[in-house]
Order: sequence, then C-alpha cells, then structure tokens
Amino acid sequence: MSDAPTLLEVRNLTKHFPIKKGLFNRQVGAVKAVDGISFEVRANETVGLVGESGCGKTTAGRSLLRLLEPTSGEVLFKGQDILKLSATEMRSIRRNLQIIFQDPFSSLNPRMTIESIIGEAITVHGVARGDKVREMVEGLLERVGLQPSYITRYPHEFSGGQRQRVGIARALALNPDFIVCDEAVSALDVSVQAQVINLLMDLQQEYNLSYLFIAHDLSVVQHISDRIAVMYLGQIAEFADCDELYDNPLHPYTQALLSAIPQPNPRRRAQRIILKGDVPSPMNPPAGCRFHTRCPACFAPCKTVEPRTVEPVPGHKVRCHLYDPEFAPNDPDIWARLPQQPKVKDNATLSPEAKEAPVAEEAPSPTPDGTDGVASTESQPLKSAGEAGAPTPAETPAPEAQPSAES
Ligand SMILES: Nc1ncnc2c1ncn2[C@@H]1O[C@H](COP(=O)(O)OP(=O)(O)OP(=O)(O)O)[C@@H](O)[C@H]1O
Repeated sequence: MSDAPTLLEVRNLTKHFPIKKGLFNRQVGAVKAVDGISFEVRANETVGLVGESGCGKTTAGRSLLRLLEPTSGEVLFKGQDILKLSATEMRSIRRNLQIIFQDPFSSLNPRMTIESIIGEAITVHGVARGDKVREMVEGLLERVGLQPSYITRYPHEFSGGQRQRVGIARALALNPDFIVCDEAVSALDVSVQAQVINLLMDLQQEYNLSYLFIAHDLSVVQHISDRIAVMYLGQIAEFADCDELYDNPLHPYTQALLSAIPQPNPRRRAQRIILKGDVPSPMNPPAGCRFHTRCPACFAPCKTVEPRTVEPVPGHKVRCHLYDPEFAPNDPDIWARLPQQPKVKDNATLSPEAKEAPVAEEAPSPTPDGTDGVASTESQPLKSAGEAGAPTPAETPAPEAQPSAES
C-alpha cells in the first residue's frame, strides 16, 4: 500500500438533479445521480472509477471538479474544500484540476486551430503570451506524440487517437496536479487505447500527476489503476487496491462485473454471473441495498437496511451486509451463492465513514432466509460453501467478535 500523501479527498459527495413539472415548475423529485460517495486520491496515484452505464461516474467526475455544482459534500484538494471557494478563488485552483473528455471530436472546437485550442488556457490563465504560447503548444504536441507542425491544423484533420492526444495536451497545458480522465479511451480502437493509456502512464511519472480514470470496463482500468472504486447506482460499492480487487472481489456486483471479462485461460475462468434486468432508476432507487434486486446472495436485511461501508480486509472497503459484523449471515448457503468465495480476514472493521454515519434504526435480525436472489448464475450448480472454500461461520465476521458501529 502506498504511503503517498492524499491529494484529493471526496467526502459524502452528492449530486441530485431536480425533476420539475407543471406550470410553476415545481420540483417533484430528483435523479440521485451521485448519492454520498467518499474516496481519496493520493499524489501520483490513479484511482479507477468503474460501473455500468448510468451509475453516475461522469456526474461524479464533473461534480468533484465543480463543472457541475454538487448538491452537498466536501472535496478537499490539498486539504482545502474547493466546494466552499468563490468563483474567483476557484479560478486560481482550476488550473490544477483538469479533465480529458470521452469524445475527443465533440470536446474540441472544430473552428479553432490546435494552437488556439491548447493555447487558450495558457493565455486565459496568464501563463504566457505571444510567441511563448506557440512555443509551449509545440512542446506539448511533441510530448504527446504529435508533430509540432500540426499546430495550424483543425480537429477534423486528425484521427480519433490523435484528437485524444490533443485533448491530453490541452489538459496538460497548465501543469495540473490532478486530471479526471472521463472514459478517455472508450471511443478508441483497442490498439490505440493501449497507446493512449501508455502515454497517460508516462506523463503521470514525468509530471507527477494523479488521475481519476473513469471507465465502464474493468479490463481497461486494470492496467492503469493503483486503486479501483466500483460504483453502483450513485454509490461506491467497493474500493480497494487494484490487485486485491481483482484477486479477491468482495461485493457481489464487482464479482459479476469481473466474471464478465473474457478470460483466455479456461482454468482461471470464474463462474459467469448474468445480472438480470437493468440498473434501477436513480429517481427511485431500491430500498435497503441498492443492488439487492439483482444480487445472487441477497438475504433479509438487504431489502430493508441500507448497508454501511465496512473494511473486512485492511484497505479494502465494501458496502455490503455480507461483511458487516452486525449482519453477516452464518448460513453457508448464502455464501455459496457467491460465484467467487471471498478471502475475509478475522479483523473486519467499520470504515471511518461508516462510524460517522447514522446507524440504521430498524435493523432486523440477520435472518438468513436468502431465498430470493434474482440474479441467475450460468453453468453448473454451485459447490457447497465448504467445498468452494467459502468462509465458514467461524471465519465470517461474527457479530460478537467484531467491533460494532458504536465502538
Ligand atoms: N443533467 C442531467 N439532468 C438529469 N439527469 C441527469 C443529468 N445528467 C445525468 N443524469 C442522470 O444521472 C444518472 C447518472 O448519469 P451519468 O452520465 O453520470 O452516468 P455514467 O455512469 O457516467 O454513464 P455513462 O457511462 O453512460 O456515461 C443517469 O441516470 C442520467 O440519466
């Protein structure tokens, strides 16, 4: 685990889009696109943010940069809450916080030359003027693998990969500390994706950058990320070091996403989970755990009590009742429904956010009925928990053995 200092800390960030109706434009509801997410990005680190389409990744990335004004929460950049800054104060900090967009064509003004596109920010922020701007733009183009002579060209004269390199040069122009890469390689061919990812990794070392790398595909983020946050319906379901997340996914949703990655080696192929149905609407998310309507291991409390974030393995946080000392089921059948049996140590603790969060009022006793998980598993019947190496009741975080939320 890296001990680099924290550069950016997101605390309980929320973005709700109001739904208005009628003659008086009254608010009748809200799209809860981002609903209380917390994570931190260290200096020189890449945090991957993954999840299905519509789970709130883009809204999260834009809200933490204040390109969208968040509904609530805190975003501490080098310890300072940027959500409290005035527009003028924000301007001077903005040069440190940049974004690379998914679609390099629509994010570059077709009427501007590459020199104006990249040079605009340099001029606006008063970094340089006149010939010096041109010199800087040429240097940036060279650094991202484009010829300096392209400076007079227009975006339509470039291929998709080259346009994304222009987008990267534009983000680098102000020498930022932190860049949100919002699906920055999703629109590119696989071979070009690899080139752009390698370029981003080289630039990270050279300029000591930190990235929030947003993608819907876990196989893309694996190569570049140090840690990964998995998002589901506006919340972070799981957050862990990259290797730990791939070796030992805890949340049933992460397990489902990982099982969908094509695996060339049949021995390493995990049982595939087909998630039924679509992601529920963020206007009206399910009660209890947001994933319970699609979870293969759903049991009684999942339907009524919203899960807290717990840390069953040091540095590995998960928002799931299976690992919460208060609810963890002793019934091996529930654990056996997970396609990959988790390695959970005996030292599960509640994460700091969970300790601060209000404890659920009506916590039903953890009745391990678990009969109605609606996701189906493909292929052969599952092994029993024991055979599959599932945590036995003694190994699972037993309620009495673990610190509770109040402790
Ligand atoms: N301006 C808006 N007004 C209302 N709802 C919005 C707005 N922008 C996004 N949403 C809704 O918020 C939810 C999250 O959208 P968002 O684009 O952040 O998801 P995403 O995970 O980035 O998806 P994708 O990978 O498809 O871009 C979606 O239900 C979307 O319809």
